[in-house]
Amino acid sequence: EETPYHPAVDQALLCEIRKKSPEGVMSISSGAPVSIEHATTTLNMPLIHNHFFMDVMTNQVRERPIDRTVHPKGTGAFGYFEVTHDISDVCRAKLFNEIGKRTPVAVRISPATAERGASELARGVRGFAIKFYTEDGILDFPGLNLDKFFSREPTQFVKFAHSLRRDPAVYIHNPLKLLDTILQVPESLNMLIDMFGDRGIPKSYRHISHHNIHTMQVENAYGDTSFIRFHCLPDEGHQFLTDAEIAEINLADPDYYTRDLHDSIKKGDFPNWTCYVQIATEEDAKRLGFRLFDVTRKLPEDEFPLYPVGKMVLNRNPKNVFAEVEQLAFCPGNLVDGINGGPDRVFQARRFSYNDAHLYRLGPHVKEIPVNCPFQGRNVNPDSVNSEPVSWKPQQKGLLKVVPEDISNFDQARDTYENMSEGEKTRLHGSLIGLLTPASPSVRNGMIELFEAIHPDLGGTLAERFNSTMTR
Ligand code: HEM
Repeated sequence: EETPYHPAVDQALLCEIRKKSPEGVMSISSGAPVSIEHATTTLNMPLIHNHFFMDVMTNQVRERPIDRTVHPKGTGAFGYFEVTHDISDVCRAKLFNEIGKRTPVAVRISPATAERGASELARGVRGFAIKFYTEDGILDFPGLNLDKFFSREPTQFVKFAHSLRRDPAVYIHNPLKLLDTILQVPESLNMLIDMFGDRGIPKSYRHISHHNIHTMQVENAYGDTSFIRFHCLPDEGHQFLTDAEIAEINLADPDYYTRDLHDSIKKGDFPNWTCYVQIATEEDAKRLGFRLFDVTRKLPEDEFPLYPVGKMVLNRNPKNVFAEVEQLAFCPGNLVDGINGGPDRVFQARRFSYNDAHLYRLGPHVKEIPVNCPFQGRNVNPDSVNSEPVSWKPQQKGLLKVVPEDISNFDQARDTYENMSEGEKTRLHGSLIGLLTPASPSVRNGMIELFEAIHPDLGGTLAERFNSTMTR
């Protein structure tokens, strides 16, 4: 059955219909026709009286949407999440219950800092945001393709974001700023070692994972608390490009990943992911304390195995990128019954920051924008004249109190390095040499000391390359 056309929702179709209107009829943007004479006469009359002229000119000035402060260049697609394993004994959120249940999703994938017109192939971390349109309202998981974040302190996010942007004084990129930030936030290397390894340049957006990163506090129907980390791994496997390959593609196509995702969906080759949760108990939380919630660390899979929950399929391209992708607004604070949120500080900061960003970028009616609307939700704020309000008693407990600790992550970075193939180690050395080459000897030696602490082979290889006296 065809979905009924709704002009307010379906802006792309509306556009098509407008194009089919009788030739020669021009209109102002609110639809009313204007005569050719009125539309083209701008001479000998105050322009402010020419509604068509004012309409066209003011729209042109405002037609570019405000960029996201990070992740400004992105691509989107739509599909569904389907439950394959019921985890209602752990989490009562409806999207995870009932094998076979499908929840519609919107996905936006984006390089973290590439500007709108820049290449999306540059080495870096990718945002992978999922919006679930659940029966209980919107659930947003704005995650990453890597399984950890670079900092456990929210204000350092701003420092990182600035160090990856153009230097405001000369408006060119300054690679030394990133090194300066890494020296101040050495725990970031646990994530950055992935980024400078093969995962930094995926083969396509179909070959990357989604990691929600935060350990989320959840509840089952009886109010019992557990903790989950959510991941989706690509069924096509992780695949990568080399620096040499991207150099070649870049010249031809800086929108390579967007094109690939769009073309695969268009020809019916739908990208798909298998989704998992790692599950921890309240006892695990007591035993591990902050370690369970530290976003700069992944949860070890031998201790917390990946438990399958569902699959995600993207099977529809946007019909209108502005309406459906640019206006998408993800907020980690958009949660549903059964998922209480992440007890860590980064989560708490994000809960505030994204809403703030949406108010600035999209305005106060952000939730009424069709793509952000909880269209599956049943909450209608009933008016008391025509209906009896149904009371709902949330059973939700407060979030666990978690105190951040200063833990070194180099044990995980060391494991990552040791588990790399010889080929990947060589490629990692190459990209780190590229990173350190423009640095002063003191900054370079500071960095080499950190790499030495991660693994003597890694520090030693870099020291030899730069004839550093800091290491062997
Ligand atoms: C304190 C830490 C962080 C702050 C303050 C922060 C802030 C922001 C802001 C303001 C935006 C733009 C939102 C918009 O305009 O719609 C954004 C985008 C994004 N952030 Fe963060 N972020 C932080 C950490 C993270 C982490 C840990 C992740 C992954 C788990 C993440 C993933 C994303 C993604 C995927 C987007 C793009 C969403 C989209 O496609 O619309 N961020 N972030």
